Amino acid sequence: MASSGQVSFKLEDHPKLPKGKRIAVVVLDGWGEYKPDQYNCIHVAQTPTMDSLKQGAPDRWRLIRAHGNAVGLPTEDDMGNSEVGHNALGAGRIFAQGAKLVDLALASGKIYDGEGFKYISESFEKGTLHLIGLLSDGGVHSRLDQLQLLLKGASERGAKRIRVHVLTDGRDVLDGSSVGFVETLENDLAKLREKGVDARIASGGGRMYVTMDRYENDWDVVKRGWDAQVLGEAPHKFKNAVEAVKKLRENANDQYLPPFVIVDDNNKAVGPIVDGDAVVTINFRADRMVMLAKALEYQDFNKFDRVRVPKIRYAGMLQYDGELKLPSRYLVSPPEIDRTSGEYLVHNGVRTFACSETVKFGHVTFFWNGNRSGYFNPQMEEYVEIPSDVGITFNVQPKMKALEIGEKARDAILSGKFDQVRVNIPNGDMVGHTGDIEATVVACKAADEAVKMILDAIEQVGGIYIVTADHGNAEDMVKRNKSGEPLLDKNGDLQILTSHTCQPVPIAIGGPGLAPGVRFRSDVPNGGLANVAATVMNLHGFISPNDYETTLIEVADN
Ligand SMILES: O=C(O)[C@H](O)COP(=O)(O)O
Ligand SMILES: [Mn+2]
Ligand SMILES: [Mn+2]
Repeated sequence: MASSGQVSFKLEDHPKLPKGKRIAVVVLDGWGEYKPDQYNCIHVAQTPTMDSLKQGAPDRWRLIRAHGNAVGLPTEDDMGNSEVGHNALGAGRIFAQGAKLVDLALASGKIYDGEGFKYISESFEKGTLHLIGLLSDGGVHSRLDQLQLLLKGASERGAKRIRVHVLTDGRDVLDGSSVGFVETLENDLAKLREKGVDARIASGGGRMYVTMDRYENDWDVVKRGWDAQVLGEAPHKFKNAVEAVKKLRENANDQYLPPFVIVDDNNKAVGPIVDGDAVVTINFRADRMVMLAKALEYQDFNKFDRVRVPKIRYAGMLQYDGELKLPSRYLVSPPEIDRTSGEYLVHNGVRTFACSETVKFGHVTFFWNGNRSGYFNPQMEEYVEIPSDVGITFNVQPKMKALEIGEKARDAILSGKFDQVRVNIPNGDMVGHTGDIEATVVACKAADEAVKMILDAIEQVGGIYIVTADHGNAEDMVKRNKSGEPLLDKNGDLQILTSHTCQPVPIAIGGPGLAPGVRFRSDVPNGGLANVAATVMNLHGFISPNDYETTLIEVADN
């Protein structure tokens, strides 16, 4: 593809498939395939549209891999997630993802030789090193073992005063597990103190209520974090972080703990961020760190009153946005996800419409385009964001904006202005993360109704649809033992699984515009999300670039 440094975006014509079909690309977020029992909300819900697509197996419905190595994660035990899933769907290739790149940089020690670490380490002599991020072993946004290694590495390289600002999880890991993670961290910090490093937890809060908002849905979330982390102010003050989490859990779950600061005997916060300090946001995943990165890095910033803007040296674990180059300093280079299918298609005349509601909007745009914000060509693309509800947990509104997304997609398909109409339907995932089984059943039904609306529009215009998902979630809502039996906690209650899963996801193709003879190949049994881009390119009448993962479809002679 690349010739003398120049990339040619011209795609070759598909020998058998026509151009000019209107194509709906539907991504159901958090919609995996699993055995049909009472904890499989997709099975329990009425999902006639998705059920009917399944009847097309094996030629027009199959399963594809959406976790572990298939999406560039370190191990086969790593569940899929939206970032890596949409990256693979959009880029058509498997890139070693942030989790893996940070592992490698820590293992080789290269993380400490890079520009980013050198930059922050200039503050070690006089200032404090602050580490802010998600505290769990979920491996979706961050990992505890990486934080542990960084603490050790930074202290061995001169950091004398360290403050950790923890965000409790309960979303990528079991609710309640944050107590154990904070205890582990406290042990590590105690060991550092024995070695003469003044290392402490300084503040905390639940990830969904403090700091980790995304796509600018609710800046108050980031402000609550700023107040605790930077200003040292929070409604709850504790001497000890384990005690804080235990106490605050009496009224909230891990995801939603209110912000707290750790104070000394004089009731003074032990770790506000001040001039001369260094700050690292330890999450490798972008979407829920970009807002804080803006608050920390931008001089002109008007999303909330920062009150005090300390002069700091700030680095992200990774660079979170390749287009905005944000943050400008980072410890590990992000995957170079270039030449995504969106970029190719735009160069080849495919007019594209993408839509979701706020909480997933960046998934079908930013992640789809290789962690790049903005349009490739505004004349050829339109991205529509439907505002998400703010300040609620989605089990109270499980239908979310599914029907509005369906309507927008329908209108875009009928308008004739677009060749590709791409959506993310969030319900299975966002409601699945609340752990509320009943609400998740309602969510799955709503998602199915949105799919129907889109498929009906495709039917009307003689188009093609491709329906898939980015990873599992709603199809399994309980933690299980190795033989698949639900696990109970020490009180005899079911252990609810709020996280994603390692299950495969469905993919279906169809519609009146699908050429006769198009069917899923049987010789790509291990196909995964990265095989979808080439498939979509074929349906638009093109052959994918040579280095893309192979297409899932073939055209049988009739
Ligand atoms: O950020 C989140 O909400 C979860 O950690 C992962 O969910 P997602 O990968 O589906 O966004
Ligand atoms: Mn997702
Ligand atoms: Mn999710």
